[in-house]
Amino acid sequence: MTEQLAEHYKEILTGLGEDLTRDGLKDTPMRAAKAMKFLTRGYTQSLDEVVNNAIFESDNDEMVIVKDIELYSLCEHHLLPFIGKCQVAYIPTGKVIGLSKIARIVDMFARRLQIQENLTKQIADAVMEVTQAAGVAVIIDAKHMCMMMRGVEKQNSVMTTSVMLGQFRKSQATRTEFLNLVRS
Ligand SMILES: Nc1nc2c(ncn2[C@@H]2O[C@H](COP(=O)(O)OP(=O)(O)OP(=O)(O)O)[C@@H](O)[C@H]2O)c(=O)[nH]1
Ligand SMILES: [Zn+2]
Repeated sequence: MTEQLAEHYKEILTGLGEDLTRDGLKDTPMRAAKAMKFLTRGYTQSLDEVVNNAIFESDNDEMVIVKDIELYSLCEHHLLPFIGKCQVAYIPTGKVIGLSKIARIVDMFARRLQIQENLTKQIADAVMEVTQAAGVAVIIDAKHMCMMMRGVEKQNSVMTTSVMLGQFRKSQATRTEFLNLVRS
C-alpha cells in the first residue's frame, strides 16, 4: 500500500516537471507516502480501539470540559492542512471517560480527509456513544491552509464550528456555562 502510494507520488513529481533522479528527490516519493499514511492514520483506527475500555463509574454529574486540544487535519477538497483547537465537554450520567481518550477520539477523526463541520459532528457523536452522556458539546476553531496559501489568500480568518447535543442543545443555561468556561 505504501509502495503503491510512493509510485503515485513519483507521477505527481514528474507531472510537476521535477527530475526524480536528482539527489534531493531520490527518497521523496516513499517519504511523502509515509507522511500521508501518518496524516490519515485515523482510517485504520476504531472507536473501541482508541477508547480501550477506559470508561469509569462515577456519580459526578457535573460538566467535564477538556480545553484546547490541538488538531491537525487535511481538508478533503484540496488535501491541505487545517489546524486548530478543539473544546470538548460532556455531562456524565454515571460514567466518565479517561481524559486522554477524548484527545484520542479527536485525533482519530482529525487524521482523515475532512471538512470541519463533519469532523466536529463525528467527535460529538463518538463522545456521546461511548459515554452515554446527558449532553456533549464540541467547538473547533481552525485555520485552513487552502484559504491562506492559495485561493482567496486570507491569513487571519478562523472558522468556528460547534455541535451541541442533549442538555447543551436543550438548556440555554448549560450552553452559557460551557461557553463562559471555554472562552474564559
Ligand atoms: N464548509 C467548509 N468548506 C471548506 C472546508 N475546507 C475547505 N473548504 C472550502 O471548500 C470550497 C471548495 O470550493 P471550490 O470552488 O470547489 O474549489 P476552489 O476553486 O479551490 O475554491 P477556492 O478555495 O475558493 O479557490 C472552498 O470554498 C474552500 O474554502 C471546510 O472544512 N468546511
Ligand atoms: Zn480546502
